Formats: sequence, C-alpha cells, structure tokens
Amino acid sequence: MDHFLLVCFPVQSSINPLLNLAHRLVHAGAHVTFSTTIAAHKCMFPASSMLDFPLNDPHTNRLTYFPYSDGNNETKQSNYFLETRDMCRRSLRSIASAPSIDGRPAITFVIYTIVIPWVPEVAAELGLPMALLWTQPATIFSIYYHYFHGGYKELIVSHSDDQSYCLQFPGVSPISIRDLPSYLVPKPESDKFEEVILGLLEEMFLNKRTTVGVHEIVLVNSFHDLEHDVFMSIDAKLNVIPIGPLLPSPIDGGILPENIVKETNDVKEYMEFLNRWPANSVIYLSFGSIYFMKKEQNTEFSLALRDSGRPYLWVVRGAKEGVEVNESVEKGTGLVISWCSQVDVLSHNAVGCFVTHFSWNSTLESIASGVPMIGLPQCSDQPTNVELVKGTWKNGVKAKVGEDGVLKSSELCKCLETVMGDGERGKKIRENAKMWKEKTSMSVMDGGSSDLNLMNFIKDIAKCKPSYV
Ligand SMILES: O=c1ccn([C@@H]2O[C@H](COP(=O)(O)OP(=O)(O)O[C@H]3O[C@H](CO)[C@@H](O)[C@H](O)[C@H]3O)[C@@H](O)[C@H]2O)c(=O)[nH]1
Repeated sequence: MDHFLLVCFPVQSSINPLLNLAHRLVHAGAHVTFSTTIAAHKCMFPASSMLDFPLNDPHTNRLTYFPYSDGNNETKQSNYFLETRDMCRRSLRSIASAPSIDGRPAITFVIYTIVIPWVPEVAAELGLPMALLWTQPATIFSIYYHYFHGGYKELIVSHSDDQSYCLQFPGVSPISIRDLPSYLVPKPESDKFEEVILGLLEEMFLNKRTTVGVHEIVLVNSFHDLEHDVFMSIDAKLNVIPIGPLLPSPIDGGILPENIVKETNDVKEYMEFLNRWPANSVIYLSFGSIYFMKKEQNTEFSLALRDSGRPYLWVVRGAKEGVEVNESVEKGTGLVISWCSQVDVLSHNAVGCFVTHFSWNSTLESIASGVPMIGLPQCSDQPTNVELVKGTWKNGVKAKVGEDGVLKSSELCKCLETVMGDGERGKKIRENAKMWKEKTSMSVMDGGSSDLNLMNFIKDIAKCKPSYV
C-alpha cells in the first residue's frame, strides 16, 4: 500500500480539504503523512511542542503529521511565497526522502495544494510521482489552463478597456472579463499581491516539471455532476479527476484537529442558539478565513439584520468594528461569534440562507448542505464562483454592491426576501439547493462518482493508467 505525503499551503482553505483527503486515503488503507508549515501545525495542535514531530494521529496508526519549516515557526503570517522557498524545499526534501517515517514505509506518492510550486520540484528531484489537489472549481482550473496555454491571455489584454467583453472558455458558459478570477482582470494600477499569486499560478501551469506541466494527475475538489461540461471538455491527457466535495468532517471515526484559526467559541452556545429556531429560518453570515469586512460593510450588515426581522448567526473574525449590538442581539434573535464549525452550522436545519463571499470551500459546504446563498464576491475565484451559483446551479443570488464597494442594507434585505421569502424565485432557488444537496451526497456515497474516482485513483497509481468518470 502506498504512503502518501500530503503537502499544504498554510491556510484554512487548503488545510480543510487536504485533511479530509488524508482521512479518506487512510480509510482506504493507505499510509499518510500530512505536512504544512510548523506555525500552522502549532495552531492545529496548540498543546504539542516542536519536539512532537512527527506527531501520530491519536485515532489511527496510519496518519502522521510532520510539518516542514519555512524558517518562521511562530506565526502563520510569514511571507511563504518567495523568500522562504529554499528553506521550505530543503525541509520538505528531508521528510520526503526519509527511508521511513515513524516505522512506516518511505513516501511513495506526493499530493500538494495550489500556490506551492516548489513541492512538485522536490517530488521530481526525488523521482516521486505526484498529483495536484486543485482546491477551487474545475471551471477555474479550466480558465487558468486556457489563459496560460490557449491564447486567452492575449485576448483579455487586448480587451482590457471593455470589461463586459465576453469570453468563451471550453465547457464554461460565456463569461465577461469582469467576472473572471480577479488575478486575470487587467487593473489600472498594479497590485503586488495579485501579481505574486498570478506568478505562482503561471509557474505551476507552465513549468514542465509540475503536475499540470507534465500532464499527470489533477484531483479536483468538485464532483462530476456539478461541473459536467467542464470535466467533459478538459483535455483527457491532463487526467483531471473530480473527487469532491472534500468537507471538513471526520469520516473514519477520528476527530479532526482544531481549526488553525485560534478564535474559538463555545460550540454549545451557537448550536443551542440554532436549536431554538424553526427549520430554514436563520441567516448565517461568514466570510471565510482570510477576509475582514470593513467597518462600513459591517454597519450595513447590522442594519439589514435588524430590518429583516429574522434570526441570525454572524461570524466576525478579529475586531468587531461596525458591528452594532442592536435590538436583535438584546432580544436574543441574533448571535455574533468569532468562529464556528461551519459545516455543523450549515447542516443544522434551522439555517435557511448563507451570506458569503463565495470562496470555494464555503460554496461547496453550502451546496452539500442544501443551503441557498447570497453573496458579495471579493476577489480571486469568487467573482466567477458567484456566476456559477447564480447562472448555472441557480441556488443563490449575487448581491448588488454600491459604487463605493459596500453592499447596502436595503439591497441585502431585498436579497434575503428573494431567497427566504414566499416568492416564486425563492421557492425555485430553495428547490435547486435541495436538488444539489442530493446530487452531492450521491457523488460521495459508496459507489458514487467521486468515491469511485478516488478508489480508482488509489488502485491505478501503481499502474499509472487511470480510468475515471
Ligand atoms: O467560522 C468559520 C469560518 C470558516 N470556516 C471554514 O474555513 C474554511 C474557509 O475556506 P473558504 O470558504 O474557501 O474561504 P477562504 O479562507 O476565504 O478561501 C480562500 O481559498 C479558497 C480556496 O482556494 C478560495 O476559493 C477563496 O477565494 C480564498 O479566499 C471553510 O472550510 C470553512 O468551513 C469555519 O470552519 N468556521
């Protein structure tokens, strides 16, 4: 049986799906070593010290946590993009090339998440086969792929004055330039952060030694029915395999380690809050693990929540600027918390709507729970994801943001009424959400398309001759 080394970019949105994949591989009988930075590892296991490496999972003897060092072992804020690359590479090489890890066989296969292109370099140096875990929709993969390989870059640049210009990517509904992943949209002023990310993506898509470059295996956190046309249109030699959704929940009886974001709330408090409300009545607001909404936006949210008259659970990370403790909170109809187990919240039947920024894990988790969405995309893949929700899956709406970039309370109230109210559109959206929930569970059940794909991937690794649906 193979021993997989799973390597992760140190953010919640990469750790959650990769950790779920680790559990699935273990469930299938494989050995797994899970590796992220030491700083992120310490957040996952606050009680352990550096001397604990490698750390065995308490629930299975086939899963080990063995972090790599990026030279900054105390904070996950390090600049892990460029400066620390050599350090990461050296540290990972010593893990990947160890003759055995804690008495287990040596590593035989490497799986890595996006924006860490030095991982496939290490795997290639050591002669280890590898796969990329793409943690965004297949649609986004296809768009980037054709941007770098199919002449779309030139097309976008030549139409940079007209962001309503429509592009047709294979398998993707026509999409205007403004709705593309934000890193691809030409901007009047350069944005250093976006340029760095785009550079890393370009490296990954063009480097012949990486998975995407040598046309090996790309595992996607999505499922066949959700993005059927895209999966059918992607070049077969790429071996793009849907195995999702990879949701942050234990599947082998184990308990997942704590979230890397340290802010935690008393689980009992918010679950008890949800228990008090009837089915589909509560608005849940949360914006992932990276973005902070500005004060003006939180003020508008506070007003909308008060005016909507509906109960709500609102996750506000960090300072609660602009979050007004209004009447609703005093009356006990609203709860503002710093963090929650989102999958548990979304699968609670009291939750009737998710106000989100359409990051991919949140979107998939909402789809899997059958919860309709309202959203205000911020950047990255989010502007494209919202088009899929609104136009293709029809299980949510995009809120209209004002010219100052703020979603006004009146507009949010309108969206809430559309999605949660008695109108025909809301009914249709809720029906679609339910339909996608069923399709999701069919894809991951024993014998479902994602389940079969993962099992075939595991079986075929040795043969290197995959056959997937
Ligand atoms: O209170 C909370 C808030 C979040 N989460 C979890 O944290 C993860 C957050 O991931 P995601 O929803 O994808 O949000 P971001 O952290 O914003 O995701 C980044 O990474 C994603 C995957 O690459 C991209 O789609 C996004 O655009 C990018 O912002 C999810 O699994 C959530 O369930 C919780 O458990 N509790």
